[in-house]
Amino acid sequence: MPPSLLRLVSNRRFIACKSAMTDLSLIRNFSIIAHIDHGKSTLADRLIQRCGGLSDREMKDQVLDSMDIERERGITIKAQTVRLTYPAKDGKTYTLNLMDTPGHVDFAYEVSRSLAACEGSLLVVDASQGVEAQTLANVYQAIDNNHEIIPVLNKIDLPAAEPEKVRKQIEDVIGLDASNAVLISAKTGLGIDDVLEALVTRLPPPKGDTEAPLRALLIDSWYDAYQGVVTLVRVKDGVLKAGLKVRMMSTGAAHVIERVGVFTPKGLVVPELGPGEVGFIIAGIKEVADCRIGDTITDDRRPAPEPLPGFKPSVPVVFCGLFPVDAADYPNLRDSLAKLRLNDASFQYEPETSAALGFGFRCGFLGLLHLEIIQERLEREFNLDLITTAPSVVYRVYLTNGEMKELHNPADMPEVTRIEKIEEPWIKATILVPDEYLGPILKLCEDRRGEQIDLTYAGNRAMLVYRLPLNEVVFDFYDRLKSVSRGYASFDYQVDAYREGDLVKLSILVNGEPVDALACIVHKTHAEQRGRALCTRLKELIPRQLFKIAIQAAIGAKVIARETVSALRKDVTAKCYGGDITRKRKLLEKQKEGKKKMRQYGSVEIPQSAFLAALKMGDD
Ligand SMILES: Nc1nc2c(ncn2[C@@H]2O[C@H](COP(=O)(O)OP(=O)(O)OP(=O)(O)O)[C@@H](O)[C@H]2O)c(=O)[nH]1
Repeated sequence: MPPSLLRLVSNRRFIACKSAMTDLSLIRNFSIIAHIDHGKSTLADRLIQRCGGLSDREMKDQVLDSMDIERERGITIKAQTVRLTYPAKDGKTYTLNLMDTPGHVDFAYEVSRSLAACEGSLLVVDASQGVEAQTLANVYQAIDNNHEIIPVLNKIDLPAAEPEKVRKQIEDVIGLDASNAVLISAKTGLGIDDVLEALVTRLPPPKGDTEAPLRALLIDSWYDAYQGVVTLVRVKDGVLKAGLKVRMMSTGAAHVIERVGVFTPKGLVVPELGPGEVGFIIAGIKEVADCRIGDTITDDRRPAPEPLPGFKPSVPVVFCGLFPVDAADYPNLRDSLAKLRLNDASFQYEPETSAALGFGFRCGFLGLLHLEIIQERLEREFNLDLITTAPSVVYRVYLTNGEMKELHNPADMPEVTRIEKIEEPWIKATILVPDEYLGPILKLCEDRRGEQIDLTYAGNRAMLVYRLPLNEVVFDFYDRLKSVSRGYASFDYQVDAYREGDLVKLSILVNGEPVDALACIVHKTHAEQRGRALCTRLKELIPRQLFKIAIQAAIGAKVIARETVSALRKDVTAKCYGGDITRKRKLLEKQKEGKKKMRQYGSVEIPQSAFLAALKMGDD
């Protein structure tokens, strides 16, 4: 489960290495930035293979993507690092530290922390696809970090590859000189040596002072079942070695280092880590929460006067409730969340109680994909059956008494009479799409209350910049975007600003009882449509019972939609003839089992599947 590369080695103990610190001029720290699927992981694997990091037997497909889900979905979630040794054409042997970065918009934060630990980046662009929205987002972050950027055109083995066109596109759209871009095929290995040569000749070596007080940037930390907390650091000044007592500058907590090492990608214990080097430390730290990403680690006895500049903290933008289907699983869910958080500090949770769903947790995520991944890991790795409530954004509710409340859960919305105004987060979205799909995309953005800011063309590709309410994006925007563009549109966003909106809480009532788990906040103009759709859907999903069931959608006290489920008695024993009491009992037992999966609303029982289906529904 931990995303560490330690998992990849069958022998879980670290291998010891006696080599001393590397000369600064022979170090290059770099990351690979790319849009999803442009071949970043394939290139990383090739580099590892070329530099002899793993034997063929150990070389699994895409070593850097070590989590199962990553493998299946083919996306990179956690930023990871590998030290490579490269004998260059100039006769010197270089140490190359590769920081892998995720390409997806939800993980922009992880990209930023990898970039802060490097001096340069390889910008990988698929030569058959061209520049995409996330290429832009990532490259701008690299530029912000003063990176030297080497454009790499990948997949030139494909007949559809148009390297010259993409080279020009990089220059036109990004404004980056691509005349000396490296042409490669990460799949066949073509051009890999050119990439390595470009790294050593074009990237600057790191700067640092061995004699200065220790300053190491904490890049990542995770819990490893065998090693405990493993902390990934980039040393800026001074030297890290076993036995040294170090201090976390933000908290003042001190720990004695037990071991230092590097990933090759195997865990390799080394005597020390000097300036410019990236590696791990193990220091008897009990909890990952004690290791704040972006913190500076210093020598406890000779502390540095100033910490290094940290990272911008990641802020969860999407919230939802997670509830166990079986209430008895609650302690298990609580422990599992705590374990997941050990390895993912960007994910937040707190206990929540719902009249509908019982005890659970309100969880905050960096985005929808992050939510899906956490949910899937809980179900898969921890064997939990979960109900996820509709994702919601963080609203700012201004009350008539002058107070401002951040609302993470629609169920907590104050009385309408106490509300002065509600503000919602808006995003600035960049969409890149071939121009033939522009029409439906413009319509989609307009339907979602979008405001167009810009529309430009580079060749036959349109770059569209829109302001959109995040609330309209969290439901099914990605899916819709992909379907109306047949998968050709790429999308990236950043949270822009809070703006006042005509927002209302839509409640769903079943026989007069509000179902808190189905409450949502919607724009007034969409409320009726959504309310009606929810009622119709619930009518199909709630099984008929002994009495009539009224399903209503309401805003405050005003009912805006209604459906009725007519009465019926479901006699499960009807097909038993004669007096076969054991069979009758069995059937009744079975019915009871089924009922466990139901939730009681006043006198109405609603099956779990109805919640799930209703919650999955988009707003149109
Ligand atoms: N034909 C061809 N296919 C390639 C090449 N490089 C990568 N691919 C394929 O492109 C797909 C995506 O490659 P990945 O390396 O997983 O892409 P990535 O950028 O790491 O994607 P994420 O991890 O999702 O960010 C895979 O199916 C690769 O086999 C190449 O040079 N030529």
